[in-house]
Amino acid sequence: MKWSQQAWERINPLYKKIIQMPFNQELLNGSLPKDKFKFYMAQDAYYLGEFGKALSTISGRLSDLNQVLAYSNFAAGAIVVERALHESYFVELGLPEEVLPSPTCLLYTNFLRNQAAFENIEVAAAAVLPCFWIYKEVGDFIYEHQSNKLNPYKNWIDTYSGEEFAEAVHKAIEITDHLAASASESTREQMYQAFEMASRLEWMFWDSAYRLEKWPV
Ligand SMILES: Cc1ncc(C[n+]2csc(CCO)c2C)c(N)n1
Repeated sequence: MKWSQQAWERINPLYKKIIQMPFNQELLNGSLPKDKFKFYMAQDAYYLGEFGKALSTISGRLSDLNQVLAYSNFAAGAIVVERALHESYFVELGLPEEVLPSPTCLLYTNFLRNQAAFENIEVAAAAVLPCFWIYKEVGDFIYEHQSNKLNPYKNWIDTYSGEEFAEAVHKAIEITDHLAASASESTREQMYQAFEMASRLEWMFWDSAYRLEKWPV
């Protein structure tokens, strides 16, 4: 069995919880309060910048030039393409330029940058994979189950259920499987753990937006 199939099996219960989260259910039916979406968008702007840097780090650590190019394109995608989506919502929602990252956002982005810089490259690739894969699954789920055609979050939904995004996700899974195929058993286990930790942090990211998470001091 491919590493990715086994990895998804391990996080499937977590994924099931993610699609049931009030944030995603309310995004799906369009009833998500604007302040929660606004909080999410502002935090996601910070997340995307850091995620782009983590992908660039991974790109520079890979050996195969096709893989270097792929992660470099993912990094550009995170920063350029997704920012366009953010900018449209930023004007509409009136979001500030600079945002203090929430505790969860800082935890997640620091985890990713740490894995990208200091772990085995196979583990680093596994750590960034849930960001692609879970969004693809959540995007498809929401797209298939939506009923409200006038959903104010339509732009967001279309981004993650589109064909172009599906191709990027497919490529990220393929490269990670390729890296796993020549990794030792203990590295493969570490890859599962990084994949699972990042998935847990994805859950926490949505939860923190729904709770409008604050710093205690
Ligand atoms: C918390 C959080 N996690 C994942 C994504 C999705 N995402 C961000 S960048 C990227 C790759 C694009 O090249 C993807 C799929 C998000 N927006 N916010």
